[in-house]
Amino acid sequence: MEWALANLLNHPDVLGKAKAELDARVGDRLIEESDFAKLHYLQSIISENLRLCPVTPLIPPHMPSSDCTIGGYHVPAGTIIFVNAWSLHRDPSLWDDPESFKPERFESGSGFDACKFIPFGMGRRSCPGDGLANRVMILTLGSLIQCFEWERVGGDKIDMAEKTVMTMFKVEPLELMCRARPVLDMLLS
Ligand code: HEM
Repeated sequence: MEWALANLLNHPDVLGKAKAELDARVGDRLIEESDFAKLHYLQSIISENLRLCPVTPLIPPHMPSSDCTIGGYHVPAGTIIFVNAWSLHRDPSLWDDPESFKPERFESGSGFDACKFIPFGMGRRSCPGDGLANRVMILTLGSLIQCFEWERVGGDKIDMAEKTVMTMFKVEPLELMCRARPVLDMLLS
C-alpha cells in the first residue's frame, strides 16, 4: 500500500483517473466487493504497482526433486533456484518503457503473457493467497482514494529508493497529507 500511494502521488494524472472511475462507478457510498468488476483502472493500478514494486522481488527458493531443463540450462536435482521477479518485471525485452508507472499497459488484456508478471510466483507452489490479497488491496486502496484528497509534503517528488531484505521496503518511509472528501462526511454522519 505504501508503494501504491507513493506511485499515485508521483503520478497525479493516474490518481485523478482512479478517482474519476470510483466517483463514476461507485458514487456516494463506500466501495464494496461487488464493485470490483467495474473498476478496471483501479485493478490495473494494483498490477502496475506490483510490477514495479513486487513485495517479494526474489521469489522464495525452489528446488527440483529431479533433473530438469530451464531456459535451455540443465538443472540437476537438488539445485536451489531463485527467480528474480524484480528484474523480470523491468526487462526491456518484455515490457515497453519498463521503468515508467503506466497502469494502462494492463488494460489492453489481449495477448498478455502471464509468465512475465509473477508477483505471486507461478505454477503449483504459487501464492494461494493471491485472490484474497488482490481483493484486500483493491478495497483498501479504493477506500483511501474515495475518502481522502492526498497531497505530497512539500512540492518534491516522492523518493522511490528501495531496500530489499526478504520483502521490498521504501528507504524513506512515506509521509503524506490528507483531507477528508465529502463521501467520508456522509459515511460518518
Ligand atoms: C500482496 C500480497 C502477497 C504477495 C505479493 C504474495 C506473494 C507470494 C509469493 C511470491 C509466494 C511464493 C510463490 C512461489 O514460491 O512460487 C507466496 C507463497 C505463499 N503465500 Fe503469498 N503473497 C501475498 C499474500 C498472501 C496471503 C494473503 C496469503 C494467505 C492468506 C498468502 C499465503 C501464501 C502461502 C501459504 C504461500 C506458500 C505456498 C507454497 O509454498 O506452496 N500469501 N506468496
